[in-house]
Amino acid sequence: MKSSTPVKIAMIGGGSWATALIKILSEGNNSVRWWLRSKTDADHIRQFHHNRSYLSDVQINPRKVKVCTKIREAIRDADFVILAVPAAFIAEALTGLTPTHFAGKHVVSAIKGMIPATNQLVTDWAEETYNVPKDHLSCIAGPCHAEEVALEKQSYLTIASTGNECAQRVSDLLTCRFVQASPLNDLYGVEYSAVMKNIIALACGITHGLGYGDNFQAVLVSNAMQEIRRFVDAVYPMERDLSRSAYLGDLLVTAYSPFSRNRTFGTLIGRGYTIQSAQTEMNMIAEGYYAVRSIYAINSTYQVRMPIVDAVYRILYEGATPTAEMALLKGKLV
Ligand SMILES: NC(=O)c1ccc[n+]([C@@H]2O[C@H](COP(=O)([O-])OP(=O)(O)OC[C@H]3O[C@@H](n4cnc5c(N)ncnc54)[C@H](O)[C@@H]3O)[C@@H](O)[C@H]2O)c1
Ligand SMILES: O=P(O)(O)OC[C@H](O)CO
Repeated sequence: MKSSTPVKIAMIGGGSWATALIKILSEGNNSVRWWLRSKTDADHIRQFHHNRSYLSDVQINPRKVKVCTKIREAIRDADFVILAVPAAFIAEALTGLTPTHFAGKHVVSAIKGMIPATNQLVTDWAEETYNVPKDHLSCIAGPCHAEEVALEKQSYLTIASTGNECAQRVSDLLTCRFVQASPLNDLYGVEYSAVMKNIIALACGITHGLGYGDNFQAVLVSNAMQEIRRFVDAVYPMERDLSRSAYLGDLLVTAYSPFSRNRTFGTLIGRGYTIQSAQTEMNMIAEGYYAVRSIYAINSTYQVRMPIVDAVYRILYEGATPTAEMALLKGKLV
């Protein structure tokens, strides 16, 4: 029998994914404290019950969701703290918090990126920085764009943790009329795969921007899956089925969807935008831009063959031209 006491949740982040997760959580018996960095956005939500900056059509239920801009207040009573700020900014968002503030809480990463300063997965960073025990850590994965959640289109999530209990509890929180969430016991494989797919989406966008067609992209995505397999198996070996939606499904949605932030960013780069102008053009963050540097650095230890990641890295960080890099990559795909 389900408890009638609402589950207390803190949502950290004011972007598209945080807004979509708020919508999902509002379907259930949950009481959410929603932390946003922007005071103006927070005030607007209090007054008008929608986020003016992201997914503005989503109605926010004030009986279930209380908005705040003080991080301690947001997490104080929460049993579950959901992190939904791009990885590059999460440390700044949690400034002032210590392990004591996280004692006894579950930390759920909704982030598909790496901590740039340390090249860590977000859950590794949360464990090290805030002493969150492994059995209280999980991540939200799967092919799921915030924009489709806003439209209540049927979606699937995978909740990964190192054991089953934690993932099952978070899956229960996120399953609703239009979302089916399922647990999986491959926290690190799922997290790395989610990070990698963003880099691949950048490559898809770059080639699209350069005028390559669907035939090429299908080969790029197939090769990318092999690249992800080689990397994830090297960094965190365990038996896993990469055809599951948490891995392959997420790669496909990000590689092909017009909603994809990473693909859009890549397309702009392929069309000749500078990095800065591409970032300015989008009001959203492409995690793959930051992540490729971390994955490239981690791979200096593992030396896995990753021609697509290498090409994206050289374009974004070494000044290689998209045309020349993709011409070289062409010869490395099968
Ligand atoms: N959008 C999706 O469909 C989706 C789905 C699954 C996972 N995710 C993941 O969710 C995380 C959040 O992404 P999103 O899509 O909500 O972001 P977004 O691109 O919609 O919004 C950008 C977010 O970054 C914040 N931000 C921008 N510049 C900042 C700065 N200088 N300092 C602090 N914060 C800053 C903004 O406040 C906003 O919250 C990412 O890791 C992303 O990979 C997104
Ligand atoms: O496709 P992107 O680049 O917007 O990333 C969003 C999510 O990771 C999709 O599951």
